[in-house]
Amino acid sequence: MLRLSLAPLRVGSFSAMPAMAKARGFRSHRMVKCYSTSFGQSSKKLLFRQLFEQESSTYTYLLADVSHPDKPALLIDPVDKKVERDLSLVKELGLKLIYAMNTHVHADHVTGTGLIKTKVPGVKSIISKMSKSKADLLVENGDKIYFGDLYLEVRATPGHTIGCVTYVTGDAPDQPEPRMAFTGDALLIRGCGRTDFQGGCSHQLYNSVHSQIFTLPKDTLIYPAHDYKGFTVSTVGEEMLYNPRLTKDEETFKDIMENLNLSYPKMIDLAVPANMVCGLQDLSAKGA
Ligand SMILES: N[C@@H](CCC(=O)N[C@@H](CSS)C(=O)NCC(=O)O)C(=O)O
Ligand SMILES: [Fe+2]
Repeated sequence: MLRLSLAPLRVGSFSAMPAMAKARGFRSHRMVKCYSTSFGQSSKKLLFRQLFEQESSTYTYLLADVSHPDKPALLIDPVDKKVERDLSLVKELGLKLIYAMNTHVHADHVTGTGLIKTKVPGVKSIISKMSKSKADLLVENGDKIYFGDLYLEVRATPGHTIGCVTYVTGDAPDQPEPRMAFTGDALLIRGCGRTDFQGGCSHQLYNSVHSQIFTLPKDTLIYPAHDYKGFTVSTVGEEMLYNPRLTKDEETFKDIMENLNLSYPKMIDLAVPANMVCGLQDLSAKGA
């Protein structure tokens, strides 16, 4: 991996894989911007919090590089109703929030990313390019999102929606171990996201999970966007053994997904259009 420090002392930077490398299917990256500093004990660097929103059973994750003087932080899948809680925590912990990001266009709640941007100047919103929704940074498979010396790798995991991504902590020697995968609704603990709306496809989801998540080290921690049964965390190894849907062959999986008989999320008609614009639709209606 080649890192070029063209922009010194940048706390957050986003690196896209060069087109040539992408075309050749390489997974290495050339950093066009990065923060240059010394690397310390990785396990001491990452601050991690799992937060919960009860109405939609959504997990929001706070990650920060606390070894860095600025303590740069990011929020994954914030919910609009819990923005005050999340930002109070960020403040109490002395963190500098730089990114508010989504794993996909949620159908069951309104994202907090747009609201966060109005409250914390400088925060950039992130979502996948494939989602075709609005955000400051549109990421693709293989991109790296730096916060201080730590980073998240973007893995495209479509199937629940066309634009679903999984964010995985880095695999370099200076990055935290075990790895952590923020799977959104692609992989839930002992379950997975439904595939009956938003361009969902069970064939695609099956392949996404098997090729992009089950290929991670078995001790990789799985942190989903939702849990409806009281679980908080799993591992790749555990889901490969016990997931009642994804341990099956693809035909059985398709059959399971076609017969879930779930009612549509209560907020789908409000949430999807709002989330296509970072959750800001409601705010613009109120003149914000
Ligand atoms: N009852 C909830 C919606 C529940 C639901 O559909 N959850 C989604 C993830 S949010 S898009 C899902 O994929 N569930 C899979 C499953 O097996 O439960 C509401 O009304 O909001
Ligand atoms: Fe979803």
